[in-house]
Amino acid sequence: RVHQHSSQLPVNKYDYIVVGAGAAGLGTSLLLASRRMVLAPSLFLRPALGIFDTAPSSLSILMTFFSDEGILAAQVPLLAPTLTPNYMSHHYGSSEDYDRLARITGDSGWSWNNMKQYIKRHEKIVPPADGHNTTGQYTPSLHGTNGVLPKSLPGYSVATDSRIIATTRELSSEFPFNQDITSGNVLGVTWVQSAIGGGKRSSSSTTYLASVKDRKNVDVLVNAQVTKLLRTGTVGGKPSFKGVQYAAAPGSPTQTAYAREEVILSAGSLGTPQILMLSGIGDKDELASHYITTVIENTSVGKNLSDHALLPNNWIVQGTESLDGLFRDQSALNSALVQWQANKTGPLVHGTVNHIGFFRLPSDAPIFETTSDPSSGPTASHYELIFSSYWLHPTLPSPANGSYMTICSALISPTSRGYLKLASADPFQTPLINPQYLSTAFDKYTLREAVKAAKRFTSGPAWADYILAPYGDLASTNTDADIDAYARKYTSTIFHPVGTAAMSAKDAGWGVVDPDFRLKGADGVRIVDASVWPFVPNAHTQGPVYLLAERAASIIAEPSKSNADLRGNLGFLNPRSR
Ligand SMILES: Cc1cc2nc3c(=O)[nH]c(=O)nc-3n(C[C@H](O)[C@H](O)[C@H](O)COP(=O)(O)OP(=O)(O)OC[C@H]3O[C@@H](n4cnc5c(N)ncnc54)[C@H](O)[C@@H]3O)c2cc1C
Repeated sequence: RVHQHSSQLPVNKYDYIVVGAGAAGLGTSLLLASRRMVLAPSLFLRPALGIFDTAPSSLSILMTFFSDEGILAAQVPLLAPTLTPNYMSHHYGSSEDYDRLARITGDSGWSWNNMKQYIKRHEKIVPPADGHNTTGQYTPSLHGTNGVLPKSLPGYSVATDSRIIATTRELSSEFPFNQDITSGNVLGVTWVQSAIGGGKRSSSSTTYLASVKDRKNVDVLVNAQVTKLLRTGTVGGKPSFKGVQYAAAPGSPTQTAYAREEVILSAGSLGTPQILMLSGIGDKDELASHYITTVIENTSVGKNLSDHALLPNNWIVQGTESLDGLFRDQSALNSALVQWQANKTGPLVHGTVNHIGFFRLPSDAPIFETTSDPSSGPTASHYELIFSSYWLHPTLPSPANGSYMTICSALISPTSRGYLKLASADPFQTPLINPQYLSTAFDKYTLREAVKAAKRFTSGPAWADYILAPYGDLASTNTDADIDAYARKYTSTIFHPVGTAAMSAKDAGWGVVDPDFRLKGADGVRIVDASVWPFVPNAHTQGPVYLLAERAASIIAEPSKSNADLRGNLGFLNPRSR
C-alpha cells in the first residue's frame, strides 16, 4: 500500500526497510517475501510515455563538469538518476562485465553463467507497439516471456532505421550488425530493446510495485527522505544500523522506523553515499569537516564514481522525415497524444533511440602503449554510438528550424574516476559531485576516436542522399586538437553513475559492500543499487541494476540456495585488474 504521510503507516517496525524506490529498491523489496517498508522521496505511479515523460525527481542534483585543466566546462542540472525520467533502453551489458565482477569479488555467483538466469526471471518480451515483424531484429530464445517487466523492440520507425541497417552491410567490417546483445556479446550495431510494453513505459513502479500493490505486507511511504541510518546497537563487535530517520521536507519533524532484519539502502549512486556519510560512515577527515562523528571509517564511500560520458554529434539532414518538426509543432504533438491515448501507437511510443552500437578500439591503437586495456574483456567495448533521428543535445537547445540526426559518442570503459562529497551535514543540501570526466589520457583518446567513428559511420553510401552537413562545431573538427576542444566543450553525461559504494571481495582493502551486498564493518545494512557496481558496465545501467536487484532478493531470501553451490571455484576466470 502506498502512503502519503508517515501518520498513515500502520507500524514503525518492519522486517525490511528499503530506502529508495528506483530500479533496485522496488525490484529488491518487492521480490522479498515478508513485511517491508519502502521509503521514497518521490514515487511516480503513473504510466509514462516515450520521451515526453520527464517528470523530475524531487532530488535534483547540480552536477559540474570539469575539463582536464580543472576549468568549469559546463554546468547543467542533473536529475537524480531515478527511473522515472529515464530513456528506457534496456540491455544488460557484456558477459565479461559479470565475469569481471566475479573476479573482483572472488564470488563466482556474479559470473555471467549464473547472472544470465535473472534476465529470464526479470523480463517479459512483448511485441512492439506497431506490431511489426521482428524476425532478425532480436533472438527470442535469449529472453524471458513470463517476467515482471514488459520490454519490446522499437514501436515507431524513424528515418534513420533503414540507413543504419544498410550501413551495417556497407561498412560491415567496422560496424557489423549484432542481432541481439542480450547474448552477452555487445559488439556491433543492434536494435534497441526498451522497457516499453503495449506502448507504455515499464518502470519499477509500473511493474514490480504494480504487481504487489494490493499486498498488505508492503508499505510504501512517499515524500519521505531518509536523513540518516540509526545505530541500534552492536552485534559481533560491529555497529548495527537497523533504523532510519526520515523527514518529509527540510524543517519537517523527523520520524523513525526500525527493521527486525535489515535496512536495505537503494537510494542510487548519489543518494546512497550521501546517507552513509550523514550516518558517520565514510572518510574520517571529510566527516569531521562537517562535525559528523565517524562510526565506521571507510575511505571508499563516495569515491570511485564512474560514468558514461556522452558527446552528441549532430548532422543537418534532408527533408522533413526527422522528428524535429513534430517536436516543434504543438498541434502535431496534440494529435500524437490523441493517437497514443486511443491505441498506444504513434510517435509517442518512440523510446528515444532505435539503434545503438558498441565498439572496440583497434588492438594496435597507440594508447595501449601507455594504458593497459581497461575494458572488461576482449568482447567488451570501449565506446558506444547512439543514433537518434532528431536533434539530441543535452547542452545546446534545438535550432528553431531544420531537420537533424544525432550520433552520440559515449565512453563505455572510462578510466577516469570522480567522487561525491557532502556539501554540508544538512541532508537536504545536495552533495558535491565531480565525475572528473576525461581526466585521463585514455578517456580523451577514446572519446576522440569515437567522434571519428561516428563521422566514418555517416560516410557510408546509405547517407549520401540524406545528410547535408555536420552541424556547428562538428564541421570544424579536422584535427585531434579540434576534437579535444569540441569534446571539452560539449561532453556531458548519459546518467549512468556507479561505483560510489563499490562491491569488493570480503577481505579487500577497499570497497563498501561485500559480494552479498552487506555494508562492510556494519551489521544490519545492505546496499542494493547502481552504487555497488565497481565499474560502469557495457550497458545503459538499468538492466544491470535490475539483475543486481534480482540477485540481491535471492541472496537475502534464500542465502544458501543462491550462493552455496556457486562459491569458491574461480579457476576459470583469468585475473584482471578492476
Ligand atoms: C535522464 C536519465 C535517463 C536514463 N536513461 C536510461 C536508459 O535509457 N536506459 C538505462 O538502462 N538506464 C538509464 N538511466 C539510468 C538508470 O535509470 C539508472 O541506472 C537506474 O535508475 C539506477 O537504479 P538505482 O536503483 O540505483 O537508482 P534510482 O533508480 O535512481 O533509485 C534511487 C531512488 O532513491 C531515491 N532516493 C535518493 N535519496 C534518497 C533518500 N535520502 N531517501 C529516500 N529515497 C532516496 C531517489 O529519489 C530514487 O527514486 C537513465 C537515467 C537518467 C537520469
